[in-house]
Amino acid sequence: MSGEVDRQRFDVSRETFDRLAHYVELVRKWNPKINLVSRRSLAEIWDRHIADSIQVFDLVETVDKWVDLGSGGGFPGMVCAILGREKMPSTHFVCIESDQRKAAFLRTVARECDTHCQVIAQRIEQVAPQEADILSARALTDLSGLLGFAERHLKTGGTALFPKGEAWKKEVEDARKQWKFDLVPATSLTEPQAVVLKVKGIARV
Ligand SMILES: C[S@@+](CC[C@H](N)C(=O)[O-])C[C@H]1O[C@@H](n2cnc3c(N)ncnc32)[C@H](O)[C@@H]1O
Repeated sequence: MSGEVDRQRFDVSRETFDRLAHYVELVRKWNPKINLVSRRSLAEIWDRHIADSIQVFDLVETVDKWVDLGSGGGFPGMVCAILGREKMPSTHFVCIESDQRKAAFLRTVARECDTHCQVIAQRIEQVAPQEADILSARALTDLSGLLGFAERHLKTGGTALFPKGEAWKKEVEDARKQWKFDLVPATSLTEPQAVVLKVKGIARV
């Protein structure tokens, strides 16, 4: 499977690329049963999901703890944990996913790809506060909802990274009614209208 994809495009070592390729194989194997990604996007998994997640990883310097919320099939959290195995070997990754079958999938990936990633199969609202340095979440809920999760799980001084589609400005406007925060939008490398929102200093208005 990995032979179809040009490793140079992703700027990762052979070892990391092989881990990513094994992960992609596992997504393909489990997807018909537990619907990790849409059938259409599965055909473009390297562009739509892997590259989209790598760009989140590339916004971060080494940290102690990275927590991904509503990880689903592992985007971006598990991809970042796979990259982190080599580039941030001391970082502890956590994926929180309440769907038990998806969590079982994520645990399989974590083990077979030899990551430092813990999978918590509970609802985000019920998990003990995580004190994360980095919090990530893609396609989970709107920005106001995400900031509520950040209030619980992000440590003081930490950074949240939220990939968002083209309606992101409206989400920011809505969120400002309830929350104060510092925001840096990074233009998405995979989708020109999309961004990765880099959010710090989150507090209630
Ligand atoms: C639309 S999927 C997105 C998955 C992945 N982040 C992605 O971008 O491909 C949202 C995921 O969040 C999980 N989820 C939704 N609400 C949750 C909650 N309160 N606690 C834990 N997981 C949740 C769902 O089970 C689902 O797998």
